[in-house]
Amino acid sequence: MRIAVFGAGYIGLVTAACFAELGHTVAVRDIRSEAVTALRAGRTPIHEPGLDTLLTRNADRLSYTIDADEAVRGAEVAYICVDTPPTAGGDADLSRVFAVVRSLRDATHLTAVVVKSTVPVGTGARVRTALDRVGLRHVGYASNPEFTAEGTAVHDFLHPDRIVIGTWDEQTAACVADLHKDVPGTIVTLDVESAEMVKLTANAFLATKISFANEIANICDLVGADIVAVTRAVGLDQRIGPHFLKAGVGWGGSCFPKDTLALKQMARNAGHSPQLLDAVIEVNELQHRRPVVRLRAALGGLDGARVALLGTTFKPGTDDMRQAPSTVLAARLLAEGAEVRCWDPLAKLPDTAPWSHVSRSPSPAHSMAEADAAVIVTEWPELLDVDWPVVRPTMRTPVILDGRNLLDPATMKGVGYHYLGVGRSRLPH
Ligand SMILES: NC(=O)C1=CN([C@@H]2O[C@H](COP(=O)(O)OP(=O)(O)OC[C@H]3O[C@@H](n4cnc5c(N)ncnc54)[C@H](O)[C@@H]3O)[C@@H](O)[C@H]2O)C=CC1
Ligand SMILES: O=C(O)[C@H]1O[C@H](OP(=O)(O)OP(=O)(O)OC[C@H]2O[C@@H](n3ccc(=O)[nH]c3=O)[C@H](O)[C@@H]2O)[C@H](O)[C@@H](O)[C@@H]1O
Repeated sequence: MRIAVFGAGYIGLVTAACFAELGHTVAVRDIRSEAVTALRAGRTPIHEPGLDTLLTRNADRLSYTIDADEAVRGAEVAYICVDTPPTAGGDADLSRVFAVVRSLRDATHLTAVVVKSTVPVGTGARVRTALDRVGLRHVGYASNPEFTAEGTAVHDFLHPDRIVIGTWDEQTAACVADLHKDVPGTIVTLDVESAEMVKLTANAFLATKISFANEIANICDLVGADIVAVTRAVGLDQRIGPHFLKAGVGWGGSCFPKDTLALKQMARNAGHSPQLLDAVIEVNELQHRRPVVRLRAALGGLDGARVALLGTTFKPGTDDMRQAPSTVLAARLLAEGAEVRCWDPLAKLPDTAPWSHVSRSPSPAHSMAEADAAVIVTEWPELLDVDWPVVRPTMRTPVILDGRNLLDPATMKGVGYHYLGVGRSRLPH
């Protein structure tokens, strides 16, 4: 099939590359000419494992343009993969989605328009009206939300747990299902509104699991239990499962913060106060700040202290800094008068505050030299290879706050560190 993908970001590019891998012909449209130029020159503007390989292998089935008409020429399906960031009020900003719909007005040959961007319930109905208004009444509409995670997005797309297709007519459902016919995973067809709700619910539930684990970790610290042992045992209950129970410095990224907020505001706009969701968000915001409180106590104050942040991206395996907990940490440490350095193997660090006041080191060891404390913010595997006994004497004070419970506490203590984990007060520190 011929597909036009709108948006060459993390989701648009993965969608385009994977559909091309499945044998479809894909034209990608973005409004950022630098992204289109890079892609045409064979450069991938984002880091996503496996994406380069797919884009290169299927280059003859992929094209890139800034021209919407060119993208939809001959296409049967248009996929909308543009960003939906929060507005000033915290609702999802749908202006880019509707800009794409308006740009389709001459694409009368389309069979279906599919929204993959994460949107509030009711968006499909509004897009339907907008399509009717621009003369595309005969074109089908589907919601096909995406569940891939950054760092594993290519694998997740090609091996999904489920493919959710929300439509109001069987023909469009069959068309979207056909695009995925070589992808394993259960196809779930349902109404558009429910499909939109599935996406928001899945992200909110995953965020809830993490906030719950973080709340229990904070209690573990107070009463003398070890969260790693606790969640390992609790997660063996098949009704609970082991996933998304890792305590740490809280969740970040381009989606959980934005989508939990969008769900919260959507509920409020409908007159409901989502108390559990409010608590999930609140626990997370506090979790970003807790390391600073603990470092202040460990060092007897932060004014003039040198702190190294090890890892800055919101998770390993990505260059993405959107809503990374490290940004809150850096800002808070600077506000307390600390000097902040950081190390990260891939991060695209913004050139704005707080990062404009943080120096970047070429290696973890370099960032820890003469430091008073180091915080493991992102569990990059490279941190397991650090020669910790060699680093210790280079630090002014050997305090390690392991914000991801990555290292073995007993080993770290054994080589002379003042080691602080998250929810591991039972262990020596
Ligand atoms: N990043 C992720 O892992 C996931 C993202 N999503 C959802 O997918 C959507 C996109 O997310 P990302 O790819 O991360 O965003 P992104 O910001 O990386 O990419 C969006 C792209 O759309 C482009 N764009 C904006 N207006 C456009 C227009 N009128 N025509 C064509 N292109 C246009 C932007 O220039 C940008 O390159 C969001 O709604 C997000 O919630 C869903 C699941 C996973
Ligand atoms: O809607 C989206 O964009 C995507 O959001 C998340 O994917 P992503 O944000 O890429 O990354 P995750 O692996 O879910 O991690 C999110 C955050 O939670 C944190 N996390 C994750 C798991 C855990 O046990 N503990 C924990 O603190 C991570 O460090 C990270 O900051 C979801 O996992 C995807 O299913 C979804 O498609």
